[in-house]
Amino acid sequence: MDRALNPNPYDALLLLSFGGPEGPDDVLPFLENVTRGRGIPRERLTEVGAHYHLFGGVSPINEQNRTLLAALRADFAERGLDLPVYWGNRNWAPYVTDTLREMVRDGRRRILVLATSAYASYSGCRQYREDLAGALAALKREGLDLPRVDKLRHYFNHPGFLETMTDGVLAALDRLPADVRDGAHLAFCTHSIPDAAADTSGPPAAHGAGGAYVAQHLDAARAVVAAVREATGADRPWELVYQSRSGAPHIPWLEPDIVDHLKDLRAKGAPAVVMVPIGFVSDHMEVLYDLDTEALTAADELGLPAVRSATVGADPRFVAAVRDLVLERAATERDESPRRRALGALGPSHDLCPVGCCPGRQERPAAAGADSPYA
Ligand SMILES: CC1=C(CCC(=O)O)c2cc3nc(cc4[nH]c(cc5[nH]c(cc1n2)c(C)c5CCC(=O)O)c(CCC(=O)O)c4C)C(CCC(=O)O)=C3C
Ligand SMILES: [Fe+2]
Repeated sequence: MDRALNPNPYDALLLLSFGGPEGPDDVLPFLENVTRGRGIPRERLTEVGAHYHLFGGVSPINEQNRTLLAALRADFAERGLDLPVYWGNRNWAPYVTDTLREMVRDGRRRILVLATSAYASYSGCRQYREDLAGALAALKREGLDLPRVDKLRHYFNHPGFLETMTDGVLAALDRLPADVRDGAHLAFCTHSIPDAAADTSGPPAAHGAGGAYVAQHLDAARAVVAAVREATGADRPWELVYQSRSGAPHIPWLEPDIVDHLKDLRAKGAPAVVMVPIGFVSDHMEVLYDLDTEALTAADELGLPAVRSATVGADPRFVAAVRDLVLERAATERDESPRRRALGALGPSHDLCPVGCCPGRQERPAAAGADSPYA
């Protein structure tokens, strides 16, 4: 086998995602899964349920993951990378425990995990590691022989992720009227999280206020801004803004909110804006509702020309980035020193989350990190 396409010691890749409802009857049970024990006010649940019902009770996230799964399998097959790919979710079928059971029954012993979040945070990293630990605990109770599970490093700064985002921004700029294009602002959008969760995101004390979550988003945004400047010759103002806030109003979450930012841009006389969903990897409900419905409507009412650029989805360059990350990690596990590709100033992220990385409100077992109770 071509040495460059050697997946050893891994024998499977697991695509691990959020999951979403696939019909009106799924919406409430899905939201109950998401919010169990998380102190989300009831009104917020009704409000978010309505977002899903606006789209027939179907979140696009599962279909997008099926597409990504198919694209990864096709890419691996075409390149001669012999690594089966599976898919499991936190909040909806196929649940990660069921997928992991199937993997063990198929004889998989060394599993590498790709989570559909590119950044450090409790929700985007440790919570997925807790999902894996929960699944392993369940399989152990069933008497199964546990596989070893590792998680890929954060990929927000992988060139295949950032170059795809950049091309999306350039395409979005082309959709703006020519007379406002050069002056268009860039609003990099990501999920708001509680300030306290941001401050403690990533390795303990490795970053200042905002933690790794904000630092990584700023690094990614700066890389895209630089590439867009390079391509268009125009220096344009930009900002990192937040969306999809939930939780009690008295608890501080990352700001400014995208809609407030749009009002601010209008007041400042900005000619146009491109909303860049840098925090997300596919056009799921947080993008379709919070940006394409709520924020674009707000921009329209303000008379501010606005477009939303693409997420990476199953773009071939993102799929190739995943392949690169898999081969990189496999080589690292074989004690080789592979090239670790990254743009921006932060450099490639750690392979193994250290103890205390992205803590949750309660301490729970988490797999695939230095504090994993599993091998
Ligand atoms: C950082 C982050 C990401 C990005 C990283 C990643 O992608 O993982 C993300 C993604 C997503 N969030 C999603 C949906 C929801 N998130 C909620 C609630 C929350 N998200 C949070 C954070 C994040 N969330 C937080 C701190 C909460 C508060 C409750 C808690 O502390 O857990 C709620 C409850 C209702 C509400 O309050 O909005 C829903 C329904 C969907 C699925 C969309 C679809 O169905 O297409 C996706 C991809
Ligand atoms: Fe969320």
